[in-house]
Parts: sequence; structure tokens; C-alpha cells
Amino acid sequence: MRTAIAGARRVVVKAGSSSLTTAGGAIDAARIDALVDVLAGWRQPDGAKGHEVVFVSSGAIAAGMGPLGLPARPRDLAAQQAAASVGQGLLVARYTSSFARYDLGVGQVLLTADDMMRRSHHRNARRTLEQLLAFGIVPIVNENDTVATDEIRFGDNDRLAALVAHLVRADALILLSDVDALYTGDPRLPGARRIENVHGPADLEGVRLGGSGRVGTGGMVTKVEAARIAGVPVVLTDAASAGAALAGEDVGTYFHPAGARPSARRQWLAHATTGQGRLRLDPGAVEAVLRRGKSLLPAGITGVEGDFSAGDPVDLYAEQGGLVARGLVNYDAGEIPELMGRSTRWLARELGPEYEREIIHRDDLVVLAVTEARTPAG
Ligand SMILES: Nc1ncnc2c1ncn2[C@@H]1O[C@H](COP(=O)(O)OP(=O)(O)O)[C@@H](O)[C@H]1O
Ligand SMILES: N[C@@H](CCC(=O)OP(=O)(O)O)C(=O)O
Repeated sequence: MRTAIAGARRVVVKAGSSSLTTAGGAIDAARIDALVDVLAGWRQPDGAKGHEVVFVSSGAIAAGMGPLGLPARPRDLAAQQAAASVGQGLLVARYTSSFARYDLGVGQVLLTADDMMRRSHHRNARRTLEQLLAFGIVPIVNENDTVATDEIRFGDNDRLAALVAHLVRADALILLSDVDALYTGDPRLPGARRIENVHGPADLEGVRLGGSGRVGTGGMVTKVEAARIAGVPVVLTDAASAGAALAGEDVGTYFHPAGARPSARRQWLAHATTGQGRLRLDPGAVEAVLRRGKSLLPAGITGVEGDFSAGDPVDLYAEQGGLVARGLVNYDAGEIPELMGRSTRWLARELGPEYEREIIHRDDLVVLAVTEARTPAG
């Protein structure tokens, strides 16, 4: 029995395109109803409130294929977006009537990677989701496919689901695919064995994470990555096992979270943002940030790259080494060269007391690497 799942009060459940649509590019109404039966049953056990579910649903592009007469999942972005536009409406209409069988309302929430990255959008999305849950609504989340460009798209919904789990501080994440577990290799090939538990990267050594199926994207790679960043217990299984997974039964693959859950702010910084520039750190600063949990001061900076503004996330690199950390910077890129290598006391005396502040405060820093960043002197 997986007690962390059985005892969860708020879960994010994500279903892939392959679990929701038919080969012909239409919504699979029977499978949607079966899934909604499970979610509604879990959401209101014996009519009691207190269980909350946020549902991340893929399938917009796949559901739009049939109505548009597309024989296969389109490859070009404009056609994908057109299909998603048609399919998303059909999907939500289907969820609305399916959940209505249980007197449950649904609310559509469409998010972009950019919404996840911008702190104000992120906060706003959290408020909306919390409010929907407080109203007893089941939020149905998908990527806002029609506005996302290729460069900034999630593409698959696995990472989006992990970020939504952070956003709503869920207790667990359930990823539903067309395969009932992670296997040692593509289960369509002979010899593949089910992996029951993943405690860390060592359990994935030698595992072949093959490509995706007929209509999905990303295959197992994005699911394993989502499980790594979720910060909460994750079960990967198929839609037919959703009820058993929510009950904490031994189905699918259970990814155990690594260590204590980081703060919401650090989870956001590490997984939802991308660095808008780089700062190079001398060995002493690497050591201070990496091992002593200190703020980054101007004295430890040896280089600045990129064009960022105060408040942006920037990546911190060792002088000749790898990525060390990411943080929200307190200065514009153009201001940093004259501060680099100076003590805060010198800066306050020469430039004024407002220059006494750190480049990045330790509360706004998240460590991203431990070993590679060690410098010879570090
Ligand atoms: N090691 C593996 N374990 C399980 N499934 C795998 C593995 N390698 C490749 N796959 C394939 O990944 C597919 C699921 O990925 P995908 O189509 O992206 O799903 P979804 O649409 O549910 O997000 C499965 O159909 C399976 O054939
Ligand atoms: N936002 C897209 C998701 C794309 C996709 O294929 O995702 P998935 O099936 O989860 O790998 C859609 O709704 O079609």
C-alpha cells in the first residue's frame, strides 16, 4: 500500500492524448466517461468533500484531427494549433457533460510556459485554480496551444502537469498513459519488464525510454523528467488503473520523491523558469552559494553575459565549470560590470547605500548542480 498516495487530499491527474482519443482522431467518449467515473468517485468519496482533483488533459490536437479531416497528427505548428483550437472546445464540452452526471462542474484553464515562468502570471494562475477548487469545480488544464510558439512550447503535457502540481501544492501526481507502467524497454518489444519503484536515477540505469505512441508526444522521457521535478510522489500507469493508483495500490510505476520538498519559490525557480543571462562566479562564490547557502555578492562575480533586467532569473556558472545555481538578480545586466569584484562596503561608500544590496539574495537562489561545479580551488 502506498500510503502517501492513499492519504493524498489534493492530486493532479494528467491523461495523455492516447488515453482520451481514438485512432481516427475523435474523442473516445467511453474512455472519458470511465475516467470521469473514477475521478468523480475519488473526488467525492461517499459524498464527503475534502478530496480535490486538478485534471491536466491532453488530446486537443488529436481530437481536432477527425473534424478537420486530417489523417494523422499534423507536423506543422499552424495545423497543430488549428486542430487544438477545434479539439479543445470539443474536449471541454465532453468533460462538462461527463462530470455533470455527478453534479460536478468543470472550468477550463489554459496555460503557457510563459505563464509558468512569469511570477505574476504564476501567482494569478494559482489564485484562479485555488478559487475553482474552493467552488468545488474540477479544473481542466491544458497548454494554451493556439498562442504558444515552437520555441516556448511545452509540447507534451507531462512537464506542465508537474508544474501544476507545484502550483497547487498537490500531494501527488498521477500520470496516465496508454502503457500501464514504465518498462525496462519499449513494452511493444519482447523482454521488457515493469519497473515498480523508482527511488532515484540509479533505478533508471539501462532503461530504454523510447519514443511516443500514435498521437502522444515525448514518450517516456518527458514522463520520467516530470516525475523528477514534481517534488511529490508520482504514479505512472494507464487510465484503466487510475482508480487503483488513487487508492494507493501497487500498480504502474511509483516514483518516490527525492528528499524534502523544496519551497514553492525554489521549485518555481528551478523548474518553471529559464535563465535570461549568465553570471560567472569565482571559486569562493561557488563555494558560498553551493555549500554554505549564502547570498551572491558582487565581489565573487567575474563575468556577465546576456541582456537581463533586475528581477529576471539568471544562471550562475563556475568560472570554467558548469551550471551552479539559478537566482533572481537584483540588478540590470548593464549595471553589473562596474560592481564586479567590489566589496559591498566599498560600493556603498563610493556609489551610495542602495548599492550595498547583494546581487542575488539567498532566498531567491536555488542550487542546480553539486559536483560538476566544483572548481579546483573550491
Ligand atoms: N521504457 C518504456 N516503458 C514504457 N513505455 C515506453 C517505453 N519506451 C517507449 N514507450 C512508449 O511510450 C508510449 C507513451 O508515450 P506517449 O505516446 O507520449 O504517451 P501519452 O500520450 O500518454 O503522453 C507508450 O505507448 C510506449 O509504447
Ligand atoms: N496540448 C497538447 C498536448 C500534446 C500531447 O500530445 O501531449 P501528450 O499526449 O500528453 O504527450 C494537446 O492537447 O493536444
